[in-house]
Amino acid sequence: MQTECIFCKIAAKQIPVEPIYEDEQVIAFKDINPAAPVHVLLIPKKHLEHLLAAGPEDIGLLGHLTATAGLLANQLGLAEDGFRIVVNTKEHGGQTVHHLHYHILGGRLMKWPPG
Ligand SMILES: CCNS(=O)(=O)OC[C@H]1O[C@@H](n2cnc3c(N)ncnc32)[C@H](O)[C@@H]1O
Repeated sequence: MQTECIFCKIAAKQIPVEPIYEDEQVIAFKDINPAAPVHVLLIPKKHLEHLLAAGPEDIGLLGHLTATAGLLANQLGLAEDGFRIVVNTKEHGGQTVHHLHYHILGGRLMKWPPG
C-alpha cells in the first residue's frame, strides 16, 4: 500500500466509496466525477502505478481485472447497447490518479476518437 495513494486508501477502506464490486484482488466503485451516465472505476488492491508497472507476476491480476470489467459492464446493464473500457496511462494518457484503474463507461454513445 502507498500511504499517499488515494486509491490505496479507498481499497483499505480509509476513504468511503459506494462499493459496486469487491473480491480479494480488486474493488470497483463509482467515479466521483462521472463522464457518462454509468462511470465505474475498477482497481487492483495491489498498488501498481500504471499498466506498465505490472510485471510477469501480475498477468493473472491483469486478466482478472479485464474479465471483471466485462462482468461488471454486464451487471451494470451495459451489455446490450455497449460500453467503453479505458486505462489512462501516464501524462499523455491523461492519468491523474497514479494507481492502475480501469474506467467502465456507458449509458450513452461514446465518441471516437477520444479527446
Ligand atoms: C482525468 C482522468 N484521470 S484518470 O484516468 O487518472 O482517472 C482518475 C479518475 O478518478 C476519479 N476519482 C478521483 N478521486 C476519486 C474518489 N475519491 N472517488 C471516486 N473517483 C475518484 C476521477 O474523477 C477520475 O475520473
